[in-house]
Amino acid sequence: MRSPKDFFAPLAVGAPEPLRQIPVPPSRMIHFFDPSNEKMAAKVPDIAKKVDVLLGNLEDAVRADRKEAARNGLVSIAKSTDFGKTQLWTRVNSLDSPWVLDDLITLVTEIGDKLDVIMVPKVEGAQDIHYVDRLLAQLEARAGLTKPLLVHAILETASGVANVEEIAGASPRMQGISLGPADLAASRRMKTTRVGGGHPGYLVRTDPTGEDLNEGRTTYQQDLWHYTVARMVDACAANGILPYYGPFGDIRDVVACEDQFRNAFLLGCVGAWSLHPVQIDIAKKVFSPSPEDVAWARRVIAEMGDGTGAVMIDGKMQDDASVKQCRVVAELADALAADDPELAAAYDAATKEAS
Ligand SMILES: CC(=O)SCCNC(=O)CCNC(=O)[C@H](O)C(C)(C)COP(=O)(O)OP(=O)(O)OC[C@H]1O[C@@H](n2cnc3c(N)ncnc32)[C@H](O)[C@@H]1OP(=O)(O)O
Ligand SMILES: O=CC(=O)O
Ligand SMILES: [Mg+2]
Repeated sequence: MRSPKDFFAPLAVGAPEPLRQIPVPPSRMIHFFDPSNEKMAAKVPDIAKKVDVLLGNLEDAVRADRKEAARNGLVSIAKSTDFGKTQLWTRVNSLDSPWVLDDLITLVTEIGDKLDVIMVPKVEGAQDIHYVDRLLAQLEARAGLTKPLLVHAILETASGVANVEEIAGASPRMQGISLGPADLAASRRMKTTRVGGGHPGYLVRTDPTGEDLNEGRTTYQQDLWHYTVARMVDACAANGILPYYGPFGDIRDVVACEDQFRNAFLLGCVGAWSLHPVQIDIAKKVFSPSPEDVAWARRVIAEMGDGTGAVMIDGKMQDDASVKQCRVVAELADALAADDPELAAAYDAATKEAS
């Protein structure tokens, strides 16, 4: 753990100054693609126009014999594509793998000026972030970068969850954390065989109504990820960084995907991963506040004046705590609407109708 006095000092001579505030451009969907897959790579320039974050994935889902092709493919895509306002991220291989050192050296040296965030998988504790932090500083200094690369950790090991607060605060580079439900399930020895989402066997049942224990007892499926998402959100909020839901592997089940994303949104996450083009619009819809919620939030803010005291609106009491929640929604809406005229019009129309 660095002393508080040294926390914002560069970790290598010539490395850029760490940021004091994490930038928060929209990141409703982190769209994964495999840079070694020619079909996917060909779609990147078009997809870049539709997503907030494009992520060149080098880790799981890329075959071992395609790791170098994926790394080189990402370098060439980054050099030849104008991403506009879309952020470019990468997910490097895990820190114990034979590929990660070359991933970091190659990417920072070749395209460090194009990359915004490096996602680090299977983070176990602050020590993993400290290792990446120093190495990035050395590579940034050597490459002459002027903007520091940010780091995003995947929460997908039991140790990672146990240490999530120290991970979130391990470095000024920490941009955010994503839940990785697939590896986390394996690490915890959970008995699921899926990539995220619920499980029909994880449920509660109402009490028996008579002698027959099977008669008239409704069951409710429970959320396997509630505890971890909530811990992650608290760790991120307490450290000024951003929480995300990760992958939803049942690509066909767009309905449950939307539910899972919305649970995360309501609990405080700012985005989720899209693994397939069909998940991009789901994330965009879910992680943009609804026009009705924005209209309500704006109304509460307007009626609360200086924000003190209490007022009744439509039979509901509002005070400092509810106006603060409304500001979260309204500020997010304004930030998203600034770059999206369609969303801006929908928010303004709903606001007009509600007032
Ligand atoms: C647990 C974890 O670590 S999750 C993160 C790691 N996993 C990933 O990154 C997975 C990324 N996604 C994928 O690999 C693919 O979407 C798969 C394997 C899930 C499905 O791929 P396909 O079977 O090809 O899906 P499908 O046939 O519906 O694809 C339709 C088109 O979209 C393209 N496509 C699919 N996924 C993507 C993507 N993520 N980005 C861009 N294009 C894509 C396909 O290449 C295909 O192109 P074509 O019409 O020119 O043939
Ligand atoms: O990497 C993601 C996961 O769920 O595992
Ligand atoms: Mg994983």
